[in-house]
Amino acid sequence: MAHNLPDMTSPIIRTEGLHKQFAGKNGTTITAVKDLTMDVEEGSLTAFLGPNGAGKSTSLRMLTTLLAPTSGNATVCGFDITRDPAQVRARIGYIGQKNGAGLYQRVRDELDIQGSLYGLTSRQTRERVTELVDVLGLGEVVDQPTMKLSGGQRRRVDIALGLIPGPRLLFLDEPSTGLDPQSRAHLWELVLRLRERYGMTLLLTTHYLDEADNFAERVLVVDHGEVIADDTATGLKANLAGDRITVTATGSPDDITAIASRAATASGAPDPDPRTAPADPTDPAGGTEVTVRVNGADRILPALLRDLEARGHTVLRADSARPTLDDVFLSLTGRSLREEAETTTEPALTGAAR
Ligand SMILES: Nc1ncnc2c1ncn2[C@@H]1O[C@H](COP(=O)(O)OP(=O)(O)OP(=O)(O)O)[C@@H](O)[C@H]1O
Repeated sequence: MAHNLPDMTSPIIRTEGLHKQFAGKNGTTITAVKDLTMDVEEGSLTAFLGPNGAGKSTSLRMLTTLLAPTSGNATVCGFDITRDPAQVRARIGYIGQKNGAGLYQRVRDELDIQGSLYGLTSRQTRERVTELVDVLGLGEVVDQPTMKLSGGQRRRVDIALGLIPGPRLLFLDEPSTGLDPQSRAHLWELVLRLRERYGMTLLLTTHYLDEADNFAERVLVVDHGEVIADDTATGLKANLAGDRITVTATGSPDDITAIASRAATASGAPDPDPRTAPADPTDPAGGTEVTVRVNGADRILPALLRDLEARGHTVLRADSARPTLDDVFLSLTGRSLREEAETTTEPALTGAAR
């Protein structure tokens, strides 16, 4: 069968209006991914960040040819995902959310089977398995059945399976979900080491804010099937959130809010969004707590305190914080990603990765 030639001029991933709908209950339609248009450059580490159900996995499943788009186009490694899925698959690795490894097989057998599935010779497979077992620290478990492994060890086997074909591009769907914090940290160390060693492009999904913040060079914030922001984590925080100042003072709550709001607006904050609440009712000092977003809290906070005192308010407490990606999500959607993640946390798997 004749294949189209790869488009060598396009970036490693290019999507144009990629769209996916599912049939929901009672004749409804679920739009899982809405008009995804993006380019991903070779060698980059990009994260889709969003709550459960935002459309992250569906995006990955379309790009890995596991799911056909309802409309739109995409090329991956220069090949069209709909016209040339086999060519795409030959060049990518995909590590899904569920363990790919069979429970009764020995780890080594799983890896060998993956090698033959991808058309590697037995010698190539042997060499690749030896290398990956070493890099991923699987030496102690390679001859054990997968069912005996801890959560962290299984995740490393999943990664080995994804890497057997030696992909240029690796897709990871929530690589660390369900792992304890120590295993997550180890897994990330490993992912970054693998990236350096094999020079891979990585596209991953996560709902962990710290992962996107610490490791991704580019963060696409996704909500309800749509990319609602696309920048570096630093850029997102600087442009969409701003620093946060919290001040508790006595006197008229309206007046305190107005003063804080004026200070924030004067600082050029994109969205001062003042929130006022009575201070802790058990605190005998009482007062009103107001939180605002500002540009440059170190400059604005002293001025704000002076303004409040000048208007007769006694400042009881004052605090400022640098923005987080949760602040970005909050300012984009009015919801906290951290709270959503906490209410939908999967049961933790036990066992630490090395
Ligand atoms: N096969 C399917 N049939 C019907 N609806 C689906 C199917 N797969 C996904 N969906 C729906 O599409 C939406 C997006 O789901 P998706 O799994 O892509 O989200 P996600 O951001 O990856 O979330 P999670 O972190 O939970 O995997 C959700 O509303 C989900 O219920």
